[in-house]
Amino acid sequence: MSSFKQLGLPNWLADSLNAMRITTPTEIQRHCIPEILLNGKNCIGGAKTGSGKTIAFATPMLSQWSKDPSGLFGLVLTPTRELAQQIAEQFVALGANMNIRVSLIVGGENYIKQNIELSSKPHFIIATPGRLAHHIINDDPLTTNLINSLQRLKFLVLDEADFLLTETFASDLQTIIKVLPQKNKRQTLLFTATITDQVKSLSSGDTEKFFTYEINNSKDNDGSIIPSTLSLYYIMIPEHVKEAYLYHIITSTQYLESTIIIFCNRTHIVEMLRRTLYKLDIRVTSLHSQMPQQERTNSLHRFRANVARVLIATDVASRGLDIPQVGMVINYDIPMDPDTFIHRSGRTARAGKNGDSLSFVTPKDVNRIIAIEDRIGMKMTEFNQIYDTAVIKKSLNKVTRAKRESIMMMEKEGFGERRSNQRSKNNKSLRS
Ligand SMILES: Nc1ncnc2c1ncn2[C@@H]1O[C@H](COP(=O)(O)OP(=O)(O)OP(=O)(O)O)[C@@H](O)[C@H]1O
Repeated sequence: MSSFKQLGLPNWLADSLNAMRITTPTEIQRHCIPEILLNGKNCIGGAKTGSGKTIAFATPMLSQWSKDPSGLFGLVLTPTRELAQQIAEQFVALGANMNIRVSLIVGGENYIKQNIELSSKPHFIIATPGRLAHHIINDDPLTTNLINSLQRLKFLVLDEADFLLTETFASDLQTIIKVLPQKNKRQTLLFTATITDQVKSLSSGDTEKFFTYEINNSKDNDGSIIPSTLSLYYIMIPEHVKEAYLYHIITSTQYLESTIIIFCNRTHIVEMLRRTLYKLDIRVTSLHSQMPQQERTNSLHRFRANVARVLIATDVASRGLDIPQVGMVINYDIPMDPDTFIHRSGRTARAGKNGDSLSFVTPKDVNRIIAIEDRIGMKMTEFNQIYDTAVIKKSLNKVTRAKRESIMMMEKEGFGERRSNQRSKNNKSLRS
């Protein structure tokens, strides 16, 4: 077992990690840190959810930066605002002793304030692509300074690289990359739990300058893409009793004390479930792209602080979020893309902790489950809790009433109308 110092990190950084009780490098950290730091390589790092990829890319960068801490040194791009915020907080915590300046540039926040912050010469920018591209293309006196700084940076990180390289972010990414130093004048670090061919293709023709580490393929691993502490369950139920089962499971003795994330495929369902569970006295909150940013931030804060025990979310919460107390993930809807299932389920069972993922499977979802099981190379276990059907029936009435009232309120408030008006805005906000 090596220590962070043995990997080449300076004392101040090892001390910062120590203060966070991070003393022994994880496998991805052990392999990637020296290659990035000592051999100056670009890196493609693939490792399971919750395995410490953030520190694997942050620490070699911080280490190099501390040798000459002036000017903009690194840019980290990531798909969602909340994940950018989390990464920025980690940089601030790690670099606190070195007076690090970190700018968070994400959509939904005050643009002018960001401009002022960017002009105060940050050492690192943590951004979502849409908003950073907006700053770059905006015809603003401060834009020239920003572009000048970006032209000199030393590191570019794409966290959740597979998703960032999809069509959704293509034009924003192009705007940003155009102003960065050329490939051979910067180090590029790409990390994700789900490496795709597109990610791998970035190293083709340049393999000598790239270090690629994919834990799923490594010999010191169990060969699975799923953390060994994560238990995957499914339950077959008809569509019309999903809410009753949900209520029953999250209030069962087994999960009554658990912190739970429930994933849905659409904002409308998230909103309906939030209202329904709230009426049933569950400490619940939600996260989706139709909420104003301040509400998104507050909601996540309440969940992190355990003021809310249940978070209902769309896939804005599926990647990267690190909330150690989450003990269970429920796929209320089954995602279309198997990789999304991997990221969603990975919100629990992080850093060696145990966690459960439970998928609600209706007859129409069977093909999606088959695709997921093919991707992860394993079968899910049937959730074998014995439920008293009389009790479920009893809660069915109560839950159905709460659901009906919630839907009526949503219609009265025009939630559906707002939804269709905002659909185009929404697509845009996913990118910002
Ligand atoms: N060496 C370590 N020892 C103990 N805990 C660690 C270590 N490295 C990271 N951690 C902790 O593990 C948790 C998960 O780390 P991180 O968020 O970086 O995971 P990840 O691999 O990026 O996951 P995801 O794929 O979901 O984004 C964090 O709480 C982090 O502080």
